[in-house]
Amino acid sequence: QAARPHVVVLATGGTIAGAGASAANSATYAAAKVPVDKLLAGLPELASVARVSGEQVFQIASESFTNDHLLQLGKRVSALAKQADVDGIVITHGTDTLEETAYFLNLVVRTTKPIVVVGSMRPGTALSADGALNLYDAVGVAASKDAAGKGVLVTMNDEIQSGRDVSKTINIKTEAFKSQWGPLGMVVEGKNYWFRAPVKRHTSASEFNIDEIQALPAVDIVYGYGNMNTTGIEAYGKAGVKALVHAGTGNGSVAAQAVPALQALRAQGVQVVRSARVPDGFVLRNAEQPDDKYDWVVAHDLRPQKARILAMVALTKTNDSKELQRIFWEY
Ligand SMILES: NC(=O)CC[C@H](N)C(=O)O
Repeated sequence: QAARPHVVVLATGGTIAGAGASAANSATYAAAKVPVDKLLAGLPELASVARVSGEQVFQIASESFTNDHLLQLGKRVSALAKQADVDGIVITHGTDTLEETAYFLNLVVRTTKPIVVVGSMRPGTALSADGALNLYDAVGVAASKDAAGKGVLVTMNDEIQSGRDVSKTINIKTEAFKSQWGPLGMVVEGKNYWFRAPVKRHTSASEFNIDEIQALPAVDIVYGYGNMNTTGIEAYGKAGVKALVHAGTGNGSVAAQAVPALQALRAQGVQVVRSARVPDGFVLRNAEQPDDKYDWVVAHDLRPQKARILAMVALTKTNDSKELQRIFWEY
């Protein structure tokens, strides 16, 4: 008994804590209803994997996550990771912004202990609910020595994904979380099968530390599309944004009429991060737009919502565009 690893489950809400009116309700239900004690009590199989304790951190749908939620959660994860009696940490989370929280924790929590973020696509009340197995897998991975040092992980649909790379790619099916670089491994019947490891800097090798971050700067996103106007860019500039992520078309291309508005923002000291609305691939520096000339930063392979997270974290340390670009290559 005493030899079992201790895994702390931090519950934040989402569909994995959702409840519907009938078992046929796979998509129509209320998220963030079931408390963590009930979630854990419903999975007696966890006892054979780990000694599990639960904490209700929030009970919200993840689209309502704010920077304050990220900071509070990150600080709690960091404090738990420092405890000698904690071997791994699981965060249950709504799937809509799960990838943002997982990437944030990957950047700022200085630990090699496994941290696993998990959600579900169907509430526990539904036929073929996926939350129980996803949570069982998450606790199993968090309890495993071989999951240490691999950065923040996401277990969904039998796969172990890198929290940096993974994104929600469909809003109905259970195989919702994918990365263009592929999963790190799979978890089957409580055993992990690894196939690759992340090469970008994370967690214990990060230059960022949640214990030293008290606030995150305002970073927002504008979307590129045909007939784009500059209203959003100008409004964010007036609102005092510190960086603006441009979710461009194609290889992060920017409409001719939007370029001067972004240049004006940069001239005011606002950082411009050029990303792409295309789900996969990566933005090349000085292709499509002369980034060196405009002093813009490219988001590498990060989707706009992940580029926003990295820009916020990076801006807590530097407002130098060359340093920001180095950070975007390295993380
Ligand atoms: N599948 C889900 O978790 C989505 C539920 C909700 N919108 C959330 O992200 O919390």
